[in-house]
Amino acid sequence: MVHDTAFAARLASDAGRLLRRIQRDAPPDELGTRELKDRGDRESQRFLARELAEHRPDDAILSEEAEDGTARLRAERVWIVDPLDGTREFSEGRDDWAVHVALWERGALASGAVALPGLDAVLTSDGDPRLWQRPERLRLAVSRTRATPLVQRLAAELDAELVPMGSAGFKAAAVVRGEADAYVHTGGQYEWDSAAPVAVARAAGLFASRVDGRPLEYNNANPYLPDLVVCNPLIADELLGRVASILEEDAR
Ligand SMILES: Nc1ncnc2c1ncn2[C@@H]1O[C@H](COP(=O)(O)O)[C@@H](OP(=O)(O)O)[C@H]1O
Ligand SMILES: [Mg+2]
Repeated sequence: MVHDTAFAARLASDAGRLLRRIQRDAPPDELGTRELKDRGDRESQRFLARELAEHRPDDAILSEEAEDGTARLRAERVWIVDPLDGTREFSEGRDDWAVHVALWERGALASGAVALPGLDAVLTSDGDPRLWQRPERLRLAVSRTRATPLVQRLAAELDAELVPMGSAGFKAAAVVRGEADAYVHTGGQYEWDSAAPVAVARAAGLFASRVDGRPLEYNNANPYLPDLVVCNPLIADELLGRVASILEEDAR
């Protein structure tokens, strides 16, 4: 049987290729529409569900685009997938979107792949961690459509540059690729938005946690996982300290 990470990479890559074709073939008047978003979500989901059923029939699945059940709560292996992360950007004909395929096994993320079809790249949790350097001026990857006040304040306090882009996977990948030093998100998200990105980021030697420093936990009954930090390990303490003081001030 193909190794789980190689399998995750193949699925993310093939789903990405399928989505690129859909994006390229979309007539101009469909750009930005619900129809194009739905077609991308649906076709990628259909492909991933079929492949997982064929090649990993005993495993459970948690997907943004499928009905959720309770079977995964008793399962030892759960594939956590986001068939199209950055649906808005995909529909606008942009490159900042991703396909996420992660495997959660007995309490922890075991494998992950993030396809970046717009860059013709797939990042995986295989490989050795990198040696990270301390950056000079911090660059924070943030949502291009919904950066929260907390993140804006954090950037101001750290004199950091905000680098806006779509998709959680694309932003975490920007940190892995050295285009940003941190991805800080608050305000809402689900397990499928971060599972594969976090698996890939950790394998590269990056730090990842909730914004208050608690561990990121996956395969919960409620998959809502509203915030996270993925960053250069050398700035994690400083970043979490700043976030903590902002949260404390807000609570007063
Ligand atoms: N406040 C919120 N509540 C729920 N999901 C959110 C959210 N903010 C961001 N997300 C999800 O996180 C992903 C990245 O968002 P953004 O590009 O704004 O950073 C998107 O996934 P999808 O495109 O899969 O829906 C988006 O839906
Ligand atoms: Mg998503």
